[in-house]
Amino acid sequence: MTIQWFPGHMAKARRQVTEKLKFVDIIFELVDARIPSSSRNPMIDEIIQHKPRIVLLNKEDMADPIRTKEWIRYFQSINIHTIPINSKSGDGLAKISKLAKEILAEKFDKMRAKGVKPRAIRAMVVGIPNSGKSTLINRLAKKNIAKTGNTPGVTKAQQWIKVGKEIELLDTPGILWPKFEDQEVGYKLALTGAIKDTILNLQDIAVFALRFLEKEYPERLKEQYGFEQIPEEIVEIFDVIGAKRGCLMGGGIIDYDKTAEAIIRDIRGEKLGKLTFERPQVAESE
Ligand SMILES: Nc1nc2c(ncn2[C@@H]2O[C@H](COP(=O)(O)OP(=O)(O)OP(=O)(O)O)[C@@H](O)[C@H]2O)c(=O)[nH]1
Repeated sequence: MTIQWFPGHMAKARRQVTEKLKFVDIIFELVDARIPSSSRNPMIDEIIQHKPRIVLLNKEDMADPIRTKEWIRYFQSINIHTIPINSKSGDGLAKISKLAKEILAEKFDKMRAKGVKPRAIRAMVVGIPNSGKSTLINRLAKKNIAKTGNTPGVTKAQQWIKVGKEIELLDTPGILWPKFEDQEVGYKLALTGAIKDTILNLQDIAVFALRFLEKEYPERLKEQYGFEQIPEEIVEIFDVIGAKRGCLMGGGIIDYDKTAEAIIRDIRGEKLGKLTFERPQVAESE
């Protein structure tokens, strides 16, 4: 499902997250490890206020490990806790409870000191569409989806999922809108599947992708499409790839739309390896 983010929808999404905020101790902010800046909601700090949070760099299995390390260092430098995870395989997920406990130790100690009955840490997942929220929640819940039902003292029914003994997770994630900063952000969101590519021109997305690969991963581009030298003209790059992939119209003419689609499919299908589309410097200068 692709959500059209009109101002009314944004306001509603924000309201839904804000309403649930008061029920939780900590936020798990899910971002795509391939675009850790572009996949963050632009108003997230304002929305979650001072609620503790952990940024989860999801789909780390598809991201460039060197860049992931850079991103972790970057988030550390701005005092944001970060864990790279793969929600599909479960890699890294065990670290989440451990870190959440550490972050909330003081709050829970104080509660205990006041004689409040010990309880599990309450958390919720937030993230933009397709960031992997459902996959993460299902994975954390494993098979023992023991919904705890209504929480006493909470007027509105909230469904909680038990994650081990120590965490209770809201069963529905908070969906927030992605950035709409500029076209480049749009291309990155399209390449990672966060927005439908029909919103943007396929050839534009592919041109952006090729220019990016040429700059950041030229060897992989050469290897995947058999270039000895990457041609200077974008149309020549398209011609070679189109011919190689059989993206032709009648009379042997290269079909550029099909070629663009093939390029995008290759990137999404990891044919060009693990890719990260942005570096922390970009985020820092924002
Ligand atoms: N490779 C990989 N794929 C993942 C990972 N997490 C999620 N996915 C895939 O990403 C896609 C989106 O995952 P969902 O869990 O549906 O994302 P969501 O955030 O709930 O999406 P919306 O319902 O649109 O808000 C699915 O195809 C998942 O299989 C991961 O860590 N690694």
